[in-house]
Amino acid sequence: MTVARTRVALTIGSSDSGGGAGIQGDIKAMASVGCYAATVLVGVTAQNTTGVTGRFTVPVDFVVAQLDTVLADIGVDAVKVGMTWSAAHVEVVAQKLSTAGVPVVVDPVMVTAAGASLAGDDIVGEVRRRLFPVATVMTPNRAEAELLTGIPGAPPRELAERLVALGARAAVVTCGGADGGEWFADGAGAFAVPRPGHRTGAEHGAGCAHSALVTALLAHGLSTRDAVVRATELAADGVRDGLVTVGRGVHPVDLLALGHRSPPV
Ligand SMILES: Nc1ncnc2c1ncn2[C@@H]1O[C@H](COP(=O)(O)OP(=O)(O)OP(=O)(O)O)[C@@H](O)[C@H]1O
Ligand SMILES: Cc1ncc(COP(=O)(O)O)c(N)n1
Repeated sequence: MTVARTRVALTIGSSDSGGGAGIQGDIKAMASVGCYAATVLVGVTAQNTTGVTGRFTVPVDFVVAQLDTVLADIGVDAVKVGMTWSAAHVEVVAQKLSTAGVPVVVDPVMVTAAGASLAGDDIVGEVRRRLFPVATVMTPNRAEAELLTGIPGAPPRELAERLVALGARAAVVTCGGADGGEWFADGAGAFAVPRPGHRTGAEHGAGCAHSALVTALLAHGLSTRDAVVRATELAADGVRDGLVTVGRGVHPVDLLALGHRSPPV
């Protein structure tokens, strides 16, 4: 009997103690589409659905140790880069990924769904210089795309096209909220990414889920365009099914149908 090869997605980012976003959200999103998730922690946040109260950064050497150790044994089919906090961390992660030979999804997390800042001041230039060239696709939200392009107030289509002009192979600018309005661009053109809008108040982790799903679908062999379109639909489903009894702020998305399962007893 032949055993099908398990696809492995690696997420490089930070822990969300609230469990809905960051590394914890990524693991659930990747698992929801049948991917094994390996994790490299760059930082730890003290966070819940109402905001971030503290953070701890993992020393750069230990980020490298985690990355080398995973790659030496497990290997990966695609990589996501999430919240990386400092320029020094961005530099070392980008350098390692430049030789990884697998798709790289960069979700340059700087602003949470609850509005908290998750980036050091020095990070924007470093993301532009180091991560754009290794990115198969960038997945910023609108605020992050404005920061990265330096064009505040520009429409999502222009932001996505500008990110590609700045060196990313492809970019999707997400817009959150019920109205949507996300745009994708790559070297071949641009299109609006369709999705339904939901007003459940369960968007915590939506951006993380979206980029983690893109990563997992690339690990399964989908094209970048197909992975983005499908991930957008699935992340929207996660908001629709969100866990509205969890937390008093922006509730977490749910990709595992936890809120719809019958109790085991
Ligand atoms: N109200 C909503 N209704 C339906 N889908 C949504 C909603 N909010 C978010 N989504 C889904 O989540 C995805 C990411 O949304 P959003 O722009 O809110 O991410 P973010 O958390 O701001 O991103 P980042 O991780 O880059 O900071 C969207 O592309 C969409 O698929
Ligand atoms: C550690 C960590 N990483 C990323 C996010 C972004 O969350 P969202 O997906 O809601 O934008 C977060 N809140 N915390």
